[in-house]
Amino acid sequence: MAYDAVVLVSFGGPERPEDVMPFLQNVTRGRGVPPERLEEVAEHYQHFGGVSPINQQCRELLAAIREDFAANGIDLPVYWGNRNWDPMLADTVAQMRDDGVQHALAFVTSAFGGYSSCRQYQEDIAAARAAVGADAPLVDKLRQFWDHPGFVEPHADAVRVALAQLDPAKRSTTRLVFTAHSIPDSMDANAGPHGFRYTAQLAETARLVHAAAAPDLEYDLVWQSRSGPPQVPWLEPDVNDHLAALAAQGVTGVVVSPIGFVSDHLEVVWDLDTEALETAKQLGLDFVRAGTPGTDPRFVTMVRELVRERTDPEGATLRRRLGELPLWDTCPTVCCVPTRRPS
Ligand SMILES: CC1=C(CCC(=O)O)c2cc3nc(cc4[nH]c(cc5[nH]c(cc1n2)c(C)c5CCC(=O)O)c(CCC(=O)O)c4C)C(CCC(=O)O)=C3C
Ligand SMILES: [Fe+2]
Repeated sequence: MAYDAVVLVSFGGPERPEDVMPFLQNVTRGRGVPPERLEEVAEHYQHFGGVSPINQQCRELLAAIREDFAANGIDLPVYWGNRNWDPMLADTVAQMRDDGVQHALAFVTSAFGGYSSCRQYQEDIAAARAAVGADAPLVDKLRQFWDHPGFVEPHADAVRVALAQLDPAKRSTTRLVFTAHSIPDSMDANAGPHGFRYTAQLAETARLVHAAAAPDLEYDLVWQSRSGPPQVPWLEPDVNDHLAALAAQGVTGVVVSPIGFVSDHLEVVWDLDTEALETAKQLGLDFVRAGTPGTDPRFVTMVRELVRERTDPEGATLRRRLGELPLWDTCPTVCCVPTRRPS
């Protein structure tokens, strides 16, 4: 198949105080998130002057991908569009149409399967194409990359760097704590063709990062940034509750590694660097948060490799990966279909 463009697709975030509420309304429309929760999250954004770091991180990734493509003979224009805030994906797809793009590949800034991380982005692409009309380019999403070395190795290095900041004399009571965005239990139950793919993939990423970074330490996978109505069950334990449990067991320090994410966006700098850090302080735990891939050259190379998997005649044999879970290029239609949402 001949592709003539690549598009970076991300979550989006506000960059001015007055955009925070409209952004949050875009995120939560029809999702049954209580107004109190929205007010609370709005404050997290206002704490940073109404500016989410995520758009700037996307600009930097976009620039790095363009540079990498140019240096490696990939002659494809690279666009960028978001699910929830400017540049909105529908505007980007309209621009692509105006530029004569016919068939693009989409790199989505989430490594995992599941509704929020995978299927919803495919729905966003379909909605953007529908808004543009019959002459909209085709857009195929690149595969999930939870076990690609270009994702795992930057996380593992970041864990090593973080560990080096803790007291080596206390290493035997130091714990690795991997985190990812909590989702409703029901969303995990229908993640992937056979269900539970979100938690299974995260467990695999955690295992791979642990093995590469600090196999002598114990580790856990826990959840952060829970949303939704309180009566709906979401993945647990929450990272803050887990830190309390670890302190009670005699753990003296933690490295918290947000393997669920590709950059230090607001859910990292608020929910971990602000809230979880405060929890750790109150518990007397040493706390270092490990970094995310961001624009690590290995992560940028991964984007190029994922594109080559789809554009080279031998592409299917190029797939670099460290894990063993099933992997596919095109999601089956039965994947990650949302159940009726609580309102
Ligand atoms: C799995 C997952 C990822 C990882 C995959 C991916 O990266 O896509 C992710 C990423 C992100 N989530 C983000 C922000 C928000 N997520 C919310 C709400 C929700 N997230 C959910 C899941 C996920 N979210 C879910 C099930 C909800 C409930 C509403 C619904 O069913 O959709 C809300 C509403 C307020 C609240 O938190 O209640 C906000 C503001 C930002 C941007 C941060 C920034 O601005 O820098 C990013 C990268
Ligand atoms: Fe979220």
